[in-house]
Amino acid sequence: MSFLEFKQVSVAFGSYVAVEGVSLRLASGEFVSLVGPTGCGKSTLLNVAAGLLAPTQGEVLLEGKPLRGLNPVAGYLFQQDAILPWKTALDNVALPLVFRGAGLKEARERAQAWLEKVGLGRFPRHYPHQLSGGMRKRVGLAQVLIANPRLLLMDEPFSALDVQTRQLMENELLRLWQEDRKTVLFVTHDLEEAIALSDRVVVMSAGPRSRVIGEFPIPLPRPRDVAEIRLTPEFLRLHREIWELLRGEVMRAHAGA
Ligand SMILES: Nc1ncnc2c1ncn2[C@@H]1O[C@H](COP(=O)(O)OP(=O)(O)OP(=O)(O)O)[C@@H](O)[C@H]1O
Repeated sequence: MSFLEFKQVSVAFGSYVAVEGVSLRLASGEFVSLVGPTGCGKSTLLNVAAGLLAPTQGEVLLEGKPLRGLNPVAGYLFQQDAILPWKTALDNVALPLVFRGAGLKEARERAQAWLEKVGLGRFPRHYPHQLSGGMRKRVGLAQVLIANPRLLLMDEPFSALDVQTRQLMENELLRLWQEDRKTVLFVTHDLEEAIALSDRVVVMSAGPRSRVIGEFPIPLPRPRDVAEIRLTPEFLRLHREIWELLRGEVMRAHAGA
């Protein structure tokens, strides 16, 4: 049984059909990336998986059972920071535990441990505006992971970062993921990022009526260093193969824009 399954999912906004008949299965512990041209419905599918948006047709199954309402096992990391500017790094990370009724002292102790895990152990009392973009991303990651979600939904989480910081964060994510292998659905525009991180890359067609047009297993060895793996012949071969399919869709999206 799949951990998460999209079964013939279609989503329409009024008369605009964004995605149509998308079927996709994620095994438990699998890291899957969704790539596709702008506007093809990647975020829409993440919202459906999170239970924030109900499909117009089809359904999402979580461990074989239809998902109704919010997905109880999902953690969501967006492109924009979701951390609160008026709370310290420590209290931002502690927040999900406090919401669940943990005592402040225990929540802060566990938040401090998570700050250390993401390399921010020395910055508990810093406010978001006193942190760099990469550091804020780490706070956001710790805030999502502290709740121990079994499914991680990530929507271009690193796209606002500079290239070096981005690669550091990608490696950081892989390191944390290797610890307990949560199931990950990762949305990105960037095919290189998708290949470097994933077990499988799923390609969507240009919208409207976007669908899955290709699935590529990524048999690159782990643990990976995202900067180094990009230089290997196997990576370049996969990139060429997937880009051949994606390129046409990107062109179609531009032509339609
Ligand atoms: N709430 C909404 N109401 C109307 N149209 C919407 C809504 N949300 C998304 N859309 C449309 O559905 C399509 C898919 O949007 P979505 O954000 O899922 O695409 P995406 O692949 O994530 O895009 P990008 O890569 O640019 O972030 C787009 O044409 C978008 O304009």
